[in-house]
Amino acid sequence: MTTQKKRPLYIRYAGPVLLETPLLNKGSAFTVAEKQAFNLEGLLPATIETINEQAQRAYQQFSQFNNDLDKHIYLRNIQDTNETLYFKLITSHLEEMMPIIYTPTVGLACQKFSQIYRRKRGLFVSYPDRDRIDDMLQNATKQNVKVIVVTDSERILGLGDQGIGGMGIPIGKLALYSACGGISPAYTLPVVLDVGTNNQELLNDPMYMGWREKRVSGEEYFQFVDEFIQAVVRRWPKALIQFEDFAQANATPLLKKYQDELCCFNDDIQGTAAVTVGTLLAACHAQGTKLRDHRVVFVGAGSAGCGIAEQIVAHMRDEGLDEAEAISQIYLTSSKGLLTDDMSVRDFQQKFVKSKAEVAQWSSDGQSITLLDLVRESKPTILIGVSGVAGLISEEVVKTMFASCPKPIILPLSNPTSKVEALPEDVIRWTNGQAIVATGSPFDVVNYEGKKYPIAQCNNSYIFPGVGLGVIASGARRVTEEMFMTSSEALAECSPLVKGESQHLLPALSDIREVSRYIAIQVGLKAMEQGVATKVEPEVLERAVDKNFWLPEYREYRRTSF
Ligand SMILES: O=C([O-])CC(=O)C(=O)O
Ligand SMILES: [Mg+2]
Repeated sequence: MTTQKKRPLYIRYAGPVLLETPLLNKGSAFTVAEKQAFNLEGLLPATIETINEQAQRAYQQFSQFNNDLDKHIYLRNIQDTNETLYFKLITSHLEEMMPIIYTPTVGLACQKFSQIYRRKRGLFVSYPDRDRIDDMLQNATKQNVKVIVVTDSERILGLGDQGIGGMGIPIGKLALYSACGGISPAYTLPVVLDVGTNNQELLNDPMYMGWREKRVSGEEYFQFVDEFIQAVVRRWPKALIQFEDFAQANATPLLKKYQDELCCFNDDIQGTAAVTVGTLLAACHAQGTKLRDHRVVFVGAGSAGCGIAEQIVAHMRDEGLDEAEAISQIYLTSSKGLLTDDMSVRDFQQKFVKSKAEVAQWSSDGQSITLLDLVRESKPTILIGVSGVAGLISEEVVKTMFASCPKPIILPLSNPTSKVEALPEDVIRWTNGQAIVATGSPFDVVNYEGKKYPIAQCNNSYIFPGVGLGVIASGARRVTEEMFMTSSEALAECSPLVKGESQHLLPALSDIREVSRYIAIQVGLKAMEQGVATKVEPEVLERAVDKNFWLPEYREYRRTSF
């Protein structure tokens, strides 16, 4: 990423208020002239430091903590005091710090949110205050919000209902927007919709800081979400809204309701689908196969699983299959086994249901068709875990799959680490090192019989920062399914394995900014092609992407009194 020459910023804050404003604070990096101009003399030690020197001290302090939650709290504190330094630090140590600020540690931070709470960040929009949402958005202090990540916290990773603790997720996601996708933190806003919680432990916890009631549901819930959305549209009509970690029953209806009306997407449905398909495309390329050659079994049939299944169908169709053929190669299982037409299923599952009459003989107990029955009979080549249940992809399931598929692709995607359907080292061992494995949470390289197997992190963090940057740079008014399909293909093109550079299925985190930039350009071009962004020459779009790409460097400040 090239550094751009930045104009000075005109600042009206001074003295302690300036030091208390995280977006503007430079701490010990204020120059002599700035200290004089902004009434900072005497408020800081004499030595004037560079951002690199500050980051070095912060890294030393970070390294002294010996558990991940304390490291998380420490980094969040830097974020809340000096955002430029925070992003300098995490972008310099992304491999080490991403699991601390994001999955998996962020899951624990959500669970303990009220215990570890320090300072305000983002907006808490509570149900009892629903007649004052416009006022709340005015209080957000940011004038020009371009990306909002909003959750109602009902399904935080695989950890369930976390009440307002879910705020950790929008904060973490938006940190990646800035660190990986170059969206300035001045333009991002994390939001939690506090509609109560059904988590009894939180309701009983005297420390819990949210609205202490059971969740609002049904018509009142949808009405409340709509009041929030309409207030956002009034305040920032062009903002991109990312829905995050809503429960299955609400995620799809909300997406369907708003996706053609607003610039929005659901990360768990569309972002997860895009990164999974991108990973599968890279794996297919490495095997010399096409997606259409595969049979896919899903462990978990929720909105994430169905979102991935839809995207796989779309790609298989692109590769020449018709819709019915593509669907016939995809099998969804829930806790009740294979979804068949004698079961009552949700709308979004309907098209993947199999005829019970045709598969009845697959059942070993004459009743349901278990995952093991299904794997034995349908002989999948791809197995995807999106169940939120640890251990569901058992040794027997993997060995049965391996018996008829010499090069299985196995993706246990549930987050955080504690919810993974199978441990990568087990999958590698059960398949004698033949499986291609990728997980949603980060895992170390597996050593098996003297060989190293890097485990790709198939996480939507490879997708949403680039998609967001592409939307902002192109001025897209909608986020279409085709833009997500493009992001998958762009990600697969960046695979070091596809490029013949290494055995890594997905790019290294150290390259993620370049990857996001590439995805942003492709997504922006697609938006123009689809008529949801104003057409410009590709070079103009590329320049817009680079111009929008914020880098954590201090800018020169000049004083203004208004
Ligand atoms: O946050 C993550 O790591 C991925 C994700 O969206 C989820 O699991 O809900
Ligand atoms: Mg999520």
